Amino acid sequence: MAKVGIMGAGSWGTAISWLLTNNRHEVTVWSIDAKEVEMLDREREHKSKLPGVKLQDGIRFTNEIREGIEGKDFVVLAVPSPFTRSTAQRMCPYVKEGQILVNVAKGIEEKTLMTLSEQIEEEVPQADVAVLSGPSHAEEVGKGLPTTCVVGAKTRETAEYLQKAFMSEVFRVYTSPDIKGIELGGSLKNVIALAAGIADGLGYGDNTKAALITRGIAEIARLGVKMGGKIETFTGLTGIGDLIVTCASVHSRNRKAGYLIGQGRTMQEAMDEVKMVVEGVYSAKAAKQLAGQYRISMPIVEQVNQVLFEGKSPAEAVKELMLRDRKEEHSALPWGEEDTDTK
Ligand SMILES: NC(=O)C1=CN([C@@H]2O[C@H](COP(=O)(O)OP(=O)(O)OC[C@H]3O[C@@H](n4cnc5c(N)ncnc54)[C@H](O)[C@@H]3O)[C@@H](O)[C@H]2O)C=CC1
Ligand SMILES: O=C(CO)COP(=O)(O)O
Repeated sequence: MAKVGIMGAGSWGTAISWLLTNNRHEVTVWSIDAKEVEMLDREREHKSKLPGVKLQDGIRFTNEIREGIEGKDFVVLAVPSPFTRSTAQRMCPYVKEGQILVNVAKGIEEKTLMTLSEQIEEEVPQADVAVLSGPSHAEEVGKGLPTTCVVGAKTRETAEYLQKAFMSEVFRVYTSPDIKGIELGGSLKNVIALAAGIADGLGYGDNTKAALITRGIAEIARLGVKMGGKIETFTGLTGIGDLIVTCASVHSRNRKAGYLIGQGRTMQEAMDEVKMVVEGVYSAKAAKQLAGQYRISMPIVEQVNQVLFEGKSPAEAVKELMLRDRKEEHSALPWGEEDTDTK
């Protein structure tokens, strides 16, 4: 049994508190919002963000960040990405040398283009920073429906420690040293999920969705590998696995926001209607900048940016994707023409 702190009491922080308490850990949840803390303590359920998930009596809720960190074997960061850096800054004075911080949020900082673990390391240099990612909608995790995720860490020891802490009969955990690949897959898939939602909102079909997922992972992997991620990570749970669920699931906030945009809402109207964080909106700009910096072609990311920030109509964006330059599927595959010539 471990003592665990969880930073953030939104949909994902709440589901993880339920999951880790089921694994017999002692859980303390911190929220910046005193009203949220008071409500969770009283109701033992987050009715607006994770309805139907009854939180165990043993979970402690606090508005004092120190209480979520001091004496904890590890601390989970589950705040939306725009608040990762500020939360890490608040945490820093209480984090001990080598204390494990595991980030479960998915995003890229717009201003610096840093991944979330890089931000945390910059703000809390004494910490041992790890990540957990994969296909894991809070609504299903909180019901105990089986899924599989990956822990990325700098050492095998930390990765296996966290694997054991999170793993249960409904939550299988793999380990990986590829933190960069895990984080890039987790944040970039949200941009593609916005596109998948837009396609749904326009009334397009399953073929369209499959095409977006397949060409989407090609874009993600092209950039991710150039940035130092491993190709195997992008074909694994935190790459294609998370991309599939986010593009297809009724629970996805990114897909839902995209759907509303495809139906004619503005980006702001869609975000207001979803109510929870729509990370792809923040990652879209960062992804476009990274594509430019690394000279990578990311046509879906480009069109999502134009729809979100330049007022382009979603239907026009799809048309442009369909009619861009004709290409080979994999330009590295040889035709074998030399062979046929010799026969
Ligand atoms: N919801 C899900 O199914 C999953 C979410 N994630 C990721 O986890 C992260 C959090 O997502 P959700 O919990 O769904 O978002 P959410 O929108 O439900 O989170 C809102 C919560 O963030 C906290 N918060 C609000 N303002 C804050 C501030 N200024 N500083 C610090 N904390 C603040 C509060 O506790 C609030 O309830 C995102 O990066 C998301 O991509 C990852 C896997 C699954
Ligand atoms: O990352 C997620 C599931 O693995 C959650 O995705 P959404 O933020 O789109 O709901």
